[in-house]
Amino acid sequence: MAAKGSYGARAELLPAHQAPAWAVCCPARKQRYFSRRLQKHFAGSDGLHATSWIIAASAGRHSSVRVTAAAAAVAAPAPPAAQAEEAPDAVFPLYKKLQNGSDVRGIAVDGVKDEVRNLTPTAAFFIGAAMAEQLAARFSVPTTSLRVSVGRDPRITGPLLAASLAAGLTSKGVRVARFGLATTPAMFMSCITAGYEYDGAVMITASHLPYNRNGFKFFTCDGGFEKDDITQLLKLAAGEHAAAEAPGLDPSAAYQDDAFVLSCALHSSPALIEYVDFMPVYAAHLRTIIQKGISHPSKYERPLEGFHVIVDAGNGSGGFLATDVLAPLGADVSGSQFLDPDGWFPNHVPNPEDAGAMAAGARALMRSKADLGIVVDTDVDRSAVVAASGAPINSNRYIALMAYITLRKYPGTTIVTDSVTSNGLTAFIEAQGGRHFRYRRGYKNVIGKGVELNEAGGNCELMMETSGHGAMRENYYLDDGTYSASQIIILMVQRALEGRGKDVAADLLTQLKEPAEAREFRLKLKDADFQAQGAGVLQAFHDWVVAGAAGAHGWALEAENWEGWRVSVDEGGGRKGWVLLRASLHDPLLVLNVESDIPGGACALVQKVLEFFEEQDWTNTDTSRLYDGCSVMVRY
Ligand SMILES: O=P(O)(O)OC[C@H]1O[C@H](O)[C@H](O)[C@@H](O)[C@@H]1O
Repeated sequence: MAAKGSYGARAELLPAHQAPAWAVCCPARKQRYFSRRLQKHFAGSDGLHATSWIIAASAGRHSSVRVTAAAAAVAAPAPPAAQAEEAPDAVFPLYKKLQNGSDVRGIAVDGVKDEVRNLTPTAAFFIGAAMAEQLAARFSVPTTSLRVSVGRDPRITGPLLAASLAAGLTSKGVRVARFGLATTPAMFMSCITAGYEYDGAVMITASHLPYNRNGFKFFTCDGGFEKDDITQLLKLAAGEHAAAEAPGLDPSAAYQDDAFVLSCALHSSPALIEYVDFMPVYAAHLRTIIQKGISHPSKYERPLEGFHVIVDAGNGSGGFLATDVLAPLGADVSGSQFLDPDGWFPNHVPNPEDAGAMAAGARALMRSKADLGIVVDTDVDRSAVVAASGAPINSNRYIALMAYITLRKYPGTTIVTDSVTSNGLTAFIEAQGGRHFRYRRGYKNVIGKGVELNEAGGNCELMMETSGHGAMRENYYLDDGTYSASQIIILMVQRALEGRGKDVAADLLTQLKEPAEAREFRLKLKDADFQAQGAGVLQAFHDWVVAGAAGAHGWALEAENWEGWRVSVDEGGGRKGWVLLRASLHDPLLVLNVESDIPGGACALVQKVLEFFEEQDWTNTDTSRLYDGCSVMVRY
């Protein structure tokens, strides 16, 4: 069977009678290397289970290797017996390192200096096997009754990791639907869309991170996996790995050895894998949302006729938004850019938080004189927009626009955001009759708080982070960049129908007071126990502020602090602003955000914070960025 994955991802499953024992298509040197590896590992087994294996491992851009191994169908040998009890400890640290909060993340290909591959096909295989066990336990069903969907962004390591993960799942008898190129929100939707309803879904992505990284996001119909689920999953994966280990083989060597995963794949069943074109189903779902939202009196089917909307997909998975959602609704999408998936991300960082990405989107919009621009991240769980004027609308501005839309639909509702949102945003939300709950950084935290408020009988319809992750209660609490962008499109058309022109932000955002300056500094913590070090610095910062911030006037801890310490500053004469010092969610860093209402004020605030560091003599905290970022200190 040859099957085509969605959006051009092509893979082949060859039935045994059509295939040689294995076939290799790659440069001669690599061919010999893999043939030795394959022979070594296939030799000695009493036969080869019908299996297909596609490897798109790459040693570099121009020497990518594609291997297809299709073997004769005979009974699969039984999985190797479990090893000694203590075996998982040998590999668990390798798996544990892959945890990144509620995701799995790692370096998936060598080639970048000092970045050694740690998310290997072997790890993907056992994570797949572990996911099968975890879902089976969660739903109290045998693994053989499970169905799991697997999608990926265009990263160069995506096909290999998808094949490995699918092999791990099928080794437990799970039926796997491979979607090829997909988006993170689409993967969740595949768990709840009628006719699909997968028990679990995995998105292979590392969001906006560089080409050498990759990772997994996991979903069930209940939403994304939580941090504890990932910890448990990785423990299970280490256990599966240890149980499959050949006696005498160094487990950590096997972790890095792609041939080892090939031998493990002998226990998988490719017949359980099918290729499913789900993205068109998801695109149709988005079209319906826009059609219903606009409810155009005369052009229900094609409500975007007469509108020009450009999409900048940054060569990630989001190109379908222009071609499969907006164009069929009648929009002119000419001038859209970087719609073609390219796992090297050659044009700009696909990240709506990034000024360069927003500037690229704004340039494309101005060039084509479009009415609206949409910028999405690689896996499309985040977005931002560009107004017809060319003004980038991300971060606080995007939250403000989404808050405006939400409060029109749900008057008085609460809007949960992350901790670095501006004071102007609070004033904007309150002026629209809403309540602003400024919580912690981290989209999971933000969405989780909204869910918690609602479960306690509260009223929270929108949860949104400055990073561009935004979720609405009405949309399964799912952070979906295309859903947020769809809400903006609906607003644009509605306003145009009301005779207010096509610039969605023209008069709305004038009510959002913006700071004169906003800066972020990331300060490295050098202690081995950086968490304890960070906690110590934060406690000292708290005490310093409470004790009067070394004579500073008008520095006061904010009433509600959910992470680190946010200090409001009002030194008189309009010298207002705020300072937030907090620990990074994932990295050994402290993050300092400052905002000032007057030009030059950010530097003055940073200088004051530097005084704190100098007084405390925190030599192991790298404050050099504070000096670099503020070379001319202004005292006011
Ligand atoms: O704490 P930081 O290092 O600033 O990172 C925080 C950010 O990490 C990731 O990118 C998450 O997706 C964001 O939701 C989160 O806000």
